[in-house]
Amino acid sequence: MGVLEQLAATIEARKGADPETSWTAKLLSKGPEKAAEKFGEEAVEAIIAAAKNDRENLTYEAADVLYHLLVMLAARDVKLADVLAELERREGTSGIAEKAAR
Ligand SMILES: N=c1c2ncn([C@@H]3O[C@H](COP(=O)(O)OP(=O)(O)OP(=O)(O)O)[C@@H](O)[C@H]3O)c2ncn1[C@@H]1O[C@H](COP(=O)(O)O)[C@@H](O)[C@H]1O
Repeated sequence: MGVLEQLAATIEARKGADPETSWTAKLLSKGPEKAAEKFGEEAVEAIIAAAKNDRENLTYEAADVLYHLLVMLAARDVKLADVLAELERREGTSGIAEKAAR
């Protein structure tokens, strides 16, 4: 199991855990809208690091983005496996070709 799959499984297991001891449970208890808002905040922080060419911070913020993306997906019961399957389906199709075919 890859690190993303492992993290997604941990996040899934935190559903219904004690918000006092689990950050994930605390975030999930606030609802899907809050999880989405938090993902947006972390994405903006990553954007700022990228724009500043702060590679060290971008690495850190990208990890925050991935964690909060997984929490947002879990909050809406979207499986990481389905997201990965969608990426797999797109494999080998250039974005240029895909856009031209629309
Ligand atoms: N990968 C992460 C992870 N990345 C970031 N975070 C937390 O996400 C929070 C990010 O919040 P912010 O940076 O916005 O800090 P904040 O204090 O909330 O700031 P404000 O919103 O108040 O401005 C921090 O508390 C981080 O610790 C994470 N918390 C948990 N995980 C993973 O999730 C697992 C389960 O964690 P728990 O649910 O806490 O057991 C852990 O073992 C980790 O593998």
